[in-house]
Amino acid sequence: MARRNRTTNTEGEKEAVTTKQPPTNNTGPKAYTRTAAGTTRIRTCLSLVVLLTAVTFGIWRWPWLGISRSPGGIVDQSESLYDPAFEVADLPGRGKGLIAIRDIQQGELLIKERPVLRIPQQINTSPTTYLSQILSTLPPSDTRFYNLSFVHLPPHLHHDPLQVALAIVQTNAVSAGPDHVGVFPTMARLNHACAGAFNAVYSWREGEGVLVVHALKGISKGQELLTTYTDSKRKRDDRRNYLLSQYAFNCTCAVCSLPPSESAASDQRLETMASLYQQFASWGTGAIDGREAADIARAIWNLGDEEGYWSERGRLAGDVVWVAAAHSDISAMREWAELAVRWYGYELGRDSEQVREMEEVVSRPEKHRGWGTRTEMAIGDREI
Ligand SMILES: C[S@@+](CC[C@H](N)C(=O)[O-])C[C@H]1O[C@@H](n2cnc3c(N)ncnc32)[C@H](O)[C@@H]1O
Repeated sequence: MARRNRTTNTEGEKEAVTTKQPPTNNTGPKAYTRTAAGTTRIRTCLSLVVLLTAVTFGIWRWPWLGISRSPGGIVDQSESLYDPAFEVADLPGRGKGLIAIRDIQQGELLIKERPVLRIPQQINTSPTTYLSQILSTLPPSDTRFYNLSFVHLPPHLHHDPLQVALAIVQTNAVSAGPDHVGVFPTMARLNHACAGAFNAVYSWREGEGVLVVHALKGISKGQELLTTYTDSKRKRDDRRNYLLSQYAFNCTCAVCSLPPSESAASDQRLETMASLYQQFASWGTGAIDGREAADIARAIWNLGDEEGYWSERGRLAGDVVWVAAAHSDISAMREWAELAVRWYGYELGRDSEQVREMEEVVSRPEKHRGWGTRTEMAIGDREI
């Protein structure tokens, strides 16, 4: 979930900032925020046609705007966390990580926490000055931030608390809304795996000011909870080079460890998925019609089954709902909206805004904002 960017503050100082990059359908971007997780990709495209506002939270910068600090990281005890699902453990060769201490069901809420600090993407002072101000407000007894791991800091700077703090942010910060990144002390212990090998997805909920992590797949007791730090619909070598340069580790996840012929087949599937996503989005410019778009979505879905790559399915189904709505195909709308409810439920939570939105589509399809904006057309049965 990461991407390194050079950011320049108003004093002209340059700082390299790395932040994690969760799964996205886009080719470059990141930030699987609650809002980004919905229909961001296709809406960006559709905006040309149906005047939607494009919402792309994917670009990972750390521009600086001003000081903002959220209440310290609190793991919400009000939900499933009464029955803790994992523990933090020391894992050989990978620092700490989260290990399931019981079987976990697909879609279960694993973590709900506030940031220990939340940083605007843009500030008007130097990053270290900024961090020094914000960290001075942390109670001395709150060691959660300083306990986090960091990489890429030369040993001679390890005694410098501000350089350490900057490295901690770079190693652990994730998207916390369109204009912010945040450090979440429990979620930050999640290690990475690629494509079909990660089993947990995080998303930011702006309205609640919390980050939630859900189980994308069922996880057995003793297994490690793993998320993805990048868009892993890329070739193995590209993913591994990226992870090494940004996070200083060689990925040996189940997908990266496949024997050569299986690895080549996996690369092929992932690249095809990425390319199909682009073709799918071209419906927004009228390059393909609704039926073709739905066919492509089905092809993506089937490749995801073959690869075990299940992330982003709520968004994909939600995008097809949009296509079906534009072509006034109520039956397809309902079918895809039901699918979106299910997969948004796993990835973002049954109580997410996206699930509510899709439930609304199921009950009142003609109220959809995209309704009837294209030629009437049956886009085909869901067949998934
Ligand atoms: C956000 S931290 C994850 C938690 C970290 N392991 C810890 O001890 O706090 C990111 C760092 O964890 C390590 N890491 C994450 N995923 C890994 C993996 N699959 N294999 C080895 N190390 C990994 C790398 O050092 C990476 O820079």
